[in-house]
Amino acid sequence: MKIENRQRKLYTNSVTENSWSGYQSKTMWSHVIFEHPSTFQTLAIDPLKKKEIVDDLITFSKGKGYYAKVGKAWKRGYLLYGPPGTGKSSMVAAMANLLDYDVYDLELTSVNNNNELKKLFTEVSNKSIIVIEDIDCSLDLTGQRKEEEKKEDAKEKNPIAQMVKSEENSGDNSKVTLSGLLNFIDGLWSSCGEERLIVFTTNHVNKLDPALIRRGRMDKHIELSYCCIEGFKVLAKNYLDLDSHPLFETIQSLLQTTQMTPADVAENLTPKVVPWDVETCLNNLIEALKKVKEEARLKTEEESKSKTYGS
Ligand SMILES: Nc1ncnc2c1ncn2[C@@H]1O[C@H](COP(=O)(O)OP(=O)(O)OP(=O)(O)O)[C@@H](O)[C@H]1O
Repeated sequence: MKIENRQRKLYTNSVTENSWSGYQSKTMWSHVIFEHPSTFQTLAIDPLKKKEIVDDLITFSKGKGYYAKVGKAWKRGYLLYGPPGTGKSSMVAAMANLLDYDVYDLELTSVNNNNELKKLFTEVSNKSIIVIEDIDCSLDLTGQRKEEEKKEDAKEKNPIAQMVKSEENSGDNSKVTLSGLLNFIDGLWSSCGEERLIVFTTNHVNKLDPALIRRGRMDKHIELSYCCIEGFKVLAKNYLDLDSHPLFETIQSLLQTTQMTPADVAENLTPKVVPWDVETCLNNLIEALKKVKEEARLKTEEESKSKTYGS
């Protein structure tokens, strides 16, 4: 795919204080030049999954006519989930590099209320990716929904008391709410601008409110997981410029029985002394994998012991 050589930008939402005028003026987004080196080539994930994602992104970016024909806003939501260090942030950078889009890193905890969120969304340019990282930590989204459900229940049981309570709380518009976020994704965001991706990342997909990640909002759910042999081969090429080695077989059998993230595999492969040689780096990884495997075995043993004594 042809990429124009323009300078892309990484935007973050921050509040700047204009102390000169004595007033606080708020700049919604500030930016730096986006220069993350991650690409789909350097991403250590299953090659079939990689191809599927790249095809999906390219189809999206060429889909102007298609989206117009089916009457859908030209936008797409991605949910990236998996343990820390499996490449969620790296994948967002790879997406931006593939499509030549700007990145808007939306820090929800810095957004004071739904109005501010609305302004932020309307200031986003076309050909961009809005990212909300660690969405489960950004806001107590599920908690808010449960809270609302509890209120509904209470309202049914004691409508008068609840009316008084909601009057008391009516001035509280100081938070971004789940419904606020959903409204912007479905409503306002859809109706203005085009060619935009929204990406949520999370380490805890089960904690998310199903309403937030249903298809149509988050169209494509992508699980990033522990390092597989194919992922390891990508890292060996990136870090050691190595296509094959007799030690790959040992590493393959250890990876099949051990959970190690690509971040940890990469760290263990990284040369630690100069001059370095590939054997030492691969052996460092093998030792680390054996250690993790042994720790996991001991943990399982402990757990089964405590179950036996507990019962
Ligand atoms: N799948 C991967 N392919 C290539 N490198 C990876 C991969 N996963 C992790 N890494 C390496 O580990 C570092 C951390 O990865 P990254 O921040 O993308 O993980 P993450 O899943 O977003 O983690 P967190 O949930 O903690 O934010 C990256 O800078 C990269 O060097």
